[in-house]
Amino acid sequence: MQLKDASLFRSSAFIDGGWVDAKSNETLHVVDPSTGKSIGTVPDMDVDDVKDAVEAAHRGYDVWKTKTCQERHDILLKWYRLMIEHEEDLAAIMTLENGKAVDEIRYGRSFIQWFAEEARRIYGDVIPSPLHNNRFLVVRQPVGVCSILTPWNFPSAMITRKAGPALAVGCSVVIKPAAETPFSALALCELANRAGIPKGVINVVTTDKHVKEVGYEMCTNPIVRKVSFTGSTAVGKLIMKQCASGMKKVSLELGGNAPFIVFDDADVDTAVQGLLGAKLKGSGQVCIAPNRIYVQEGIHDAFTAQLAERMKKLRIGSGFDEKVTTGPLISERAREKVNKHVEDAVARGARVLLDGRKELEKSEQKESGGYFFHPTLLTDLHDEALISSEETFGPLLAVRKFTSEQEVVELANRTEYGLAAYVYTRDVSRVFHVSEALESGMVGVNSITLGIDATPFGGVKESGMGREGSKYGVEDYVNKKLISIGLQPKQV
Ligand SMILES: NC(=O)c1ccc[n+]([C@@H]2O[C@H](COP(=O)([O-])OP(=O)(O)OC[C@H]3O[C@@H](n4cnc5c(N)ncnc54)[C@H](O)[C@@H]3O)[C@@H](O)[C@H]2O)c1
Ligand SMILES: O=CCCC(=O)O
Repeated sequence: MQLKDASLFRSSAFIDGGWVDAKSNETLHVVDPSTGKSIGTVPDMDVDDVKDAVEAAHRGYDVWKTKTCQERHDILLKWYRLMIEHEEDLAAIMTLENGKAVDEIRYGRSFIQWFAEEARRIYGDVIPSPLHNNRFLVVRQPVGVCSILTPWNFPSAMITRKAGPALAVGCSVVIKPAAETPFSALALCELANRAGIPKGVINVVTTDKHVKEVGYEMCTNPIVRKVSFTGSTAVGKLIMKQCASGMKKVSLELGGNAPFIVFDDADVDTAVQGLLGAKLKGSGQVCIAPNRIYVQEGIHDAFTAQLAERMKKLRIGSGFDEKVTTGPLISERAREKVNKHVEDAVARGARVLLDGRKELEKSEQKESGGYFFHPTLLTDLHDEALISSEETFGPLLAVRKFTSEQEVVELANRTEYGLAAYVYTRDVSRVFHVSEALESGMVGVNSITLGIDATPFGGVKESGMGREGSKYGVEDYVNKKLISIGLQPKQV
């Protein structure tokens, strides 16, 4: 890979404004998922390194919180502009470590632009006083040092969607990216540094072997006041438990098991297109990817036939190839999980309309060493199949026929998750009845556009808590402080 600006590819962690190695000198290898080969190393840090990062963030906070909102706005906007200027390099780094292409770079930086603007709108309140001799003000202040733990499926956007609001309101951050995708985080740091974000305000620690201890420190260090995590529900529950001892503020954006519901009156073309768009983004490794596809009996056969035809035209390969629609999965473990879901569904009676495993055998990806899984289409999904209860995180589409609105709402809600849901129908009353009845934080109606800078992203039930993006996105990074002012009685 040839970058225009080679200094964006950093192999050290970033603490207190400087590039550092692990105190132990340990490193971890990062792998290109489309070849399975190492692309470089970063420090494999431990608790001692994290303590340094948290202390640096504490010092950085003291500087950053005293900047005016205009100063924070200007610096964040400069960071955003640098992300535009270096789009190609940032995309190349991400494709190398994650397999996907430029879209996420644009998505990621949109949050920095959005929260740069929000920085100037952290309003308080003046409460109409019910008392003669008191006045009441509410001001919103930064919570302090924030720990940010992000996954590999969005190496850039999960950082900017958390660090954006944190920095906008005056917090400082310690970021721990996933061990699979640290280079994107480090490249963002290099640009943050160039934008003039003061030292200590953004810190990145990289780790793999010590993730449990590092995660524990990031949740329990007394200096840290807030923890934001995106990843699996299992780890999210652990984070919440660890944060409880220090009463930290917590935001959790966890797993999903999104239902995709297509009623008989839907526009089949639009629904098929929406399904493929939502399901194949990031090769299916997205928390809002449809996992259970419910199609009403009247259009079931036409829908699945059209879906199969469209899926045959998909192109699988490296994200560096512009014609590719579906890149590799992140790891062999991820591929095994998708395979397990196929085998389990088939054992429970699912019919295979398109067999990705056979396609892989015939393809050039077979010998690539990469973690490719060719899109697979199943019908007759059983309600007890693993796909019905666990998120697959891969390009596996499994359809189940349904009869009535009541039946499908009950099926859709039969999960502990509640992140996203999709409904395709042209009946206005049904739009409201169904979207109000679905137990999820977000519902797409004839649309798959859920997460953009302006909209609140987040779940209910075991999909987490808090909202990212939008005007609500700063709420988790501020405390509301009451200032009660006593007045002397009026002189007459
Ligand atoms: N909601 C999402 O966007 C999302 C992201 C990644 C994975 N997942 C789900 O999780 C499944 C497993 O993937 P995974 O193993 O990469 O998920 P994971 O939850 O283990 O990893 C996500 C992040 O959490 C970190 N992490 C892991 N253990 C930790 C700990 N004890 N303390 C602090 N941080 C810790 C990882 O380093 C990574 O950065 C996927 O198949 C998918 O279903 C969801
Ligand atoms: O997978 C988690 C985030 C998904 C998104 O922002 O669209």
